[in-house]
Amino acid sequence: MTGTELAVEGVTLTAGAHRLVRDVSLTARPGEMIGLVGPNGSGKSSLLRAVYRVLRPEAGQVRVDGADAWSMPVRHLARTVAAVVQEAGADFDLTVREVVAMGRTPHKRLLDGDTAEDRLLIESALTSVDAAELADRPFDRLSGGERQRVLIARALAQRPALLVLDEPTNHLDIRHQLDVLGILRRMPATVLVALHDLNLAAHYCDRLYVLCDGEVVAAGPPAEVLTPALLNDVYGVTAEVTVHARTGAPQVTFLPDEAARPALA
Ligand SMILES: Nc1ncnc2c1ncn2[C@@H]1O[C@H](COP(=O)(O)OP(=O)(O)OP(=O)(O)O)[C@@H](O)[C@H]1O
Repeated sequence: MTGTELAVEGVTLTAGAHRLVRDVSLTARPGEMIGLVGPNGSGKSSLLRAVYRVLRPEAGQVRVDGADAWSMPVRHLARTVAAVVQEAGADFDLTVREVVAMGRTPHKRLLDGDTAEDRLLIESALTSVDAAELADRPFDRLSGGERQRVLIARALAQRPALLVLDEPTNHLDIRHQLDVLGILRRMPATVLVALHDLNLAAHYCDRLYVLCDGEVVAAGPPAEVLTPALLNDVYGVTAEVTVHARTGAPQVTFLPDEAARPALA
């Protein structure tokens, strides 16, 4: 499987009288890694929730390989799309291995046990996020970063064609951030990921969509999108953008506000 095509078409999302996202369109071709960036409250999580079918669009459509994600059978969607989200609670009374095994559920019938292939996928997912040694530990006693890695392993074990992640590097130390983004990059799946770290987004994503106040204000390859002018408009910060000598990716350096800079001697 090389991933599925995702098309978000003119999606508007509301919660009561509050408009979360307005007329957003986004595409991801099979195998692409798409980054969703933007300030706090700009609508990233809301948009992801519409894609993994938690928040029904007020207008517009979410299409997965051409089919309306909101009309397809739940089981079909669960086999196709995996999500790693912020609100995943820690109240599982399960071991780490059992949590990761939940990723296999959409591929089985009720009461089916784990097959040899399931076990292989579970162990390999645990190993890939450096969590093999945690396998027998209770999930609810893990640290924030360990828990995050296990939830990513659960999504990997699911073998989705489309993987949707909300800030997957939250709580992770830099080694594990790079490992996880590297795994996502190499996965034979389409990946839609909300990230706050613009330099990581620039290094790992094929294209970025920038959300601001619930609307897409820029989209394209990182080098086209991450300009000082855009960063100033959207985040209200002063930044320099250079091309990294080794990776060729844009590299953003944020400058402290004038008042906060140490006085020059
Ligand atoms: N159920 C809700 N009812 C009312 N407002 C909501 C609801 N859910 C989200 N919002 C508001 O909608 C806006 C978008 O929220 P969302 O969580 O999608 O932003 P985000 O870009 O993911 O933010 P962050 O970077 O802080 O995670 C915010 O202003 C938020 O307060």
